[in-house]
Amino acid sequence: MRVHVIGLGGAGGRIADRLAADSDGDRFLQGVNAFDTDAAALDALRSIDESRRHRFGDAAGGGGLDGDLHAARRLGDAHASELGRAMDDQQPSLAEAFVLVVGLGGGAGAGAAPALAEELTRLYDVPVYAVGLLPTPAESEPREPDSPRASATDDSGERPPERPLAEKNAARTLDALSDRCAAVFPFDNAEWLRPGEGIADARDRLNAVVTERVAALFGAGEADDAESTPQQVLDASDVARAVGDDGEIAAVGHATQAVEPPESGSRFGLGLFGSAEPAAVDTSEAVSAIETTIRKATRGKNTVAVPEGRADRTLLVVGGPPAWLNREAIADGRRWLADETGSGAILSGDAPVPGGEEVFALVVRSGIDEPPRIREIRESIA
Ligand SMILES: Nc1nc2c(ncn2[C@@H]2O[C@H](COP(=O)(O)OP(=O)(O)OP(=O)(O)O)[C@@H](O)[C@H]2O)c(=O)[nH]1
Repeated sequence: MRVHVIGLGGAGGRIADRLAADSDGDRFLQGVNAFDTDAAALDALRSIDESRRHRFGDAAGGGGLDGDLHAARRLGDAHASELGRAMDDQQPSLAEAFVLVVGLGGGAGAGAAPALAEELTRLYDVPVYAVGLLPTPAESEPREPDSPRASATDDSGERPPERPLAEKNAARTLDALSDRCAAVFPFDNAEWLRPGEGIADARDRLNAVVTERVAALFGAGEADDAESTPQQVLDASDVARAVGDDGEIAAVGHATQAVEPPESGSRFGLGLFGSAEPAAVDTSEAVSAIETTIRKATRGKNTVAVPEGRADRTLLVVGGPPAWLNREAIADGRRWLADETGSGAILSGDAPVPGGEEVFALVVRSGIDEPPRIREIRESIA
């Protein structure tokens, strides 16, 4: 599907920038913008064209809002239509969905996201999805002045902001986005940190995970040539059916397994160099690669924990070199997934990647029980 991605605030901007940097991005990015009150954060982006970065809210004086969600909401409300207009040169009316990426614990991004979601919903008839980065529990803890986290610096040499209100901001922003977006995809930063690490130390790694999953989900049905046209095309309406339109939370699992590229010839010697015929692949190897990646995507670490693995609706995408996409193995995987999740509805598609060197599986679950970290965050304002 073709999506317009909008990164809001520092974290959102960095992730949108990473998506724009990915050469594969052109396939599914109808548009990409970064919006922030903080001029320095926008300047630090590398891949989003300067004309697509927009600083809003002069009242913030060109800086961040230090987690002041109240002020940020006011700015968001005042500037939502300005932000909508800043997207116009990328033909947003052609997008099949909008994806807002935002750190839920901050000020600028979290404040603007609900107003922008509302504005886009008013203007266009396609879903607005939110990818929301959850604050870590450590962010909201008071810090000792000489603690290592308090003295750590980020890439710009600045101390990461203390965010005593991070959980409360996140709770309020989650509620606001659930009311205004078709679905919310939380990313639980804490789950992906190594012991002793803070977000500032790990953000490149975290952002690579978010970017890979966003690209795998929204890029799945898009092919740039006939050879990569999926047999079972996943389109925007399949994603919409899988994640619903009530602002529910969805979790994204993803796994890859390296495989022999067909160009180098299969073990049966059928993958002749330069031949237009797809290379043959050992069936049992293909079946095993597909089964393993589906299991890992389901039972491995998801963007947010899925209690008991259960979901009302599940979406499965299996991708890789066409010769590796064994139909029967995908059908078996689908049946296994129905059992594993108890989902009444399993939607699936494939994503051929000619010349690719890995098989991947993407599993999106929606209609899940409340993940423990989301409950903790919601309870911070209860
Ligand atoms: N995954 C990830 N999370 C981040 C990153 N940077 C910050 N976060 C998280 O996102 C939250 C918001 O941080 P920012 O995006 O910097 O905040 P902002 O929207 O610019 O808001 P203000 O700085 O308060 O104006 C933080 O509390 C962290 O939980 C990042 O690069 N990657």
